[in-house]
Amino acid sequence: MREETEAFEPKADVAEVTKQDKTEERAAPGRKPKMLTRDVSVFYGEKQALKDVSIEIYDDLVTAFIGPSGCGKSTFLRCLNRMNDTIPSARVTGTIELDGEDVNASAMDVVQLRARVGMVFQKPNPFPKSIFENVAYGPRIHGLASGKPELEQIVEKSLKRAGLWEEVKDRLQESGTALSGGQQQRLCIARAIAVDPEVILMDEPCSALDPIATAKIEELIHELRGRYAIAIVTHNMQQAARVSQRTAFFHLGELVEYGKTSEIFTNPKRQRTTDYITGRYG
Ligand SMILES: Nc1ncnc2c1ncn2[C@@H]1O[C@H](COP(=O)(O)OP(=O)(O)OP(=O)(O)O)[C@@H](O)[C@H]1O
Repeated sequence: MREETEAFEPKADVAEVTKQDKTEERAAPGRKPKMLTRDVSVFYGEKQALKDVSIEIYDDLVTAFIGPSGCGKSTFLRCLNRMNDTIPSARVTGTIELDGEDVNASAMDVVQLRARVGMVFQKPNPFPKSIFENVAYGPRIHGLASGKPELEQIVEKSLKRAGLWEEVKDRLQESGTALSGGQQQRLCIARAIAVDPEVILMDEPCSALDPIATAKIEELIHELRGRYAIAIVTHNMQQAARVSQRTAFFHLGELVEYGKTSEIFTNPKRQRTTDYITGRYG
């Protein structure tokens, strides 16, 4: 049954979300999702952390996952490229598809999957290697470059796309860990881009960054949209409103509501969504 919603004052900027409506028209109705999940549940040992989540993620669109702490956003994000495989107690059920392929099939090459569905974490985690090596590592192990000149081109292109090239082009041999937090996060985005992904997953990519570095990452997300399907977990509703065209609201392991960001923030259909976006909890 549809829940009634009360009048509310959304915390996010309505002008921002209605602006998003115009950019969202590129997603033609009826086309195939890049990724889809059906009835995905996740258990950590006996404890169920996610319940029957069904969702679609499209090319050209940024999908934001929002909800209070512990509701399962990161758990769900990690299902999309099988990062939960690395947690021994985690068990995933249901269907997850990438371009119609079963992500959890035993024939799926997980290393290949994680190149196609790249991930950027909350805390920037560059390798303790040079800036160049951080970006070159993936293309090298995936055999994407036939020689050094091609590898150099990939590194340059990836750093340019990540908006970092101008800041680092003269010091590519310096350590990636010597960069500022915001630069390190853009380096991690360049590293994901370098292996030519189709989907980029971002788990609270700005939560360790200051407002200026955050604004740069948000700008970058705008620029990357159109090349990659992007899914982002964020605690910040203003950020979800600014960067996404689709929003999924999770609560207590359930996907409560999923739809256009503009509708979720201005006309939510479920009371629980209303309560969250008006700041009544979370
Ligand atoms: N490795 C793990 N082992 C056991 N339980 C876990 C593990 N990771 C997450 N959980 C539990 O699963 C539930 C969902 O956690 P998850 O981190 O996905 O939520 P979240 O919405 O991303 O939270 P936050 O916003 O605080 O990061 C929580 O109850 C959490 O304690």
